[in-house]
Amino acid sequence: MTPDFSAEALAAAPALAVRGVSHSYGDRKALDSVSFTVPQGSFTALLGPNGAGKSTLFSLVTRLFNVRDGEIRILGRRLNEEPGEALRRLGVVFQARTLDLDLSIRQNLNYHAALHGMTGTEASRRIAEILEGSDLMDRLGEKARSLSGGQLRRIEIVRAFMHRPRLILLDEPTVGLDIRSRAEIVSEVRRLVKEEGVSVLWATHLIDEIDETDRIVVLHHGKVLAEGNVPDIVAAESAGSIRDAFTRLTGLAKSTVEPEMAS
Ligand SMILES: Nc1ncnc2c1ncn2[C@@H]1O[C@H](COP(=O)(O)OP(=O)(O)OP(=O)(O)O)[C@@H](O)[C@H]1O
Repeated sequence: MTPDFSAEALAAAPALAVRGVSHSYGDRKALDSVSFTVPQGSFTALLGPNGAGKSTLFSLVTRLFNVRDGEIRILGRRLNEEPGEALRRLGVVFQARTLDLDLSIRQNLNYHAALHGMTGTEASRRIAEILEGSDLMDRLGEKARSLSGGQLRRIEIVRAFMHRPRLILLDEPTVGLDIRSRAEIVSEVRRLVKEEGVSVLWATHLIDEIDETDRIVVLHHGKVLAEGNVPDIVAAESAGSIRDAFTRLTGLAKSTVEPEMAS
């Protein structure tokens, strides 16, 4: 069938469509014919233990790696054929910290905005819009180095939202943070999803970051074991909770998806 690239079809396309994607490191298969979708306006959690293949998948969606097997589309745009159009609509928070610690917070944000063609005035307006009412609004002139780990992460999230992308990927954004910072970050991203109608793919190995209203994709050993709304997956596994459903699907102990006890 000829693909439909009309304006209507593109407007109705999922935020992210991954179809039959595989990836190997030498002989090690990290992703094995992975398919799933992130519907527009959804908060979709990519739930998988360490080594499941989450970061590999993010490297493919962001084009750090070439997609050799299968197809990825962002808002209907094929990543391999129209990389510019696809990536323009994408914002990313990688697992590793990527702010320049010797620049001020504002400089970090303005630099990213300029790369996306925004003027200084547009950038300032957008920062104020995202950080309205936040304690970080008063700290924009400070060097990034003066912020705590949780605050740095929040600024990276602001940066990912700056150019109004339609899809945002976050790769285990709360790793290493204390419980309070983790909760702040999850709720901040959920608020932005609601207010801006943006779609989010949130990679995590922590079950307590999943909400009843989320869609989830369970990834284990490079394969998608389940995809859907939380209540549907719980029911399909005849489980009492999403924790139980995850244990049944993966055969792993519950402790693999519990947060480490940071203060
Ligand atoms: N550069 C690499 N070379 C060889 N093997 C790799 C490389 N990167 C990842 N792998 C392997 O690919 C598999 C998937 O790893 P990946 O980092 O994508 O998983 P993950 O779900 O993101 O886990 P984590 O949360 O630990 O990063 C693992 O078996 C991992 O050891």
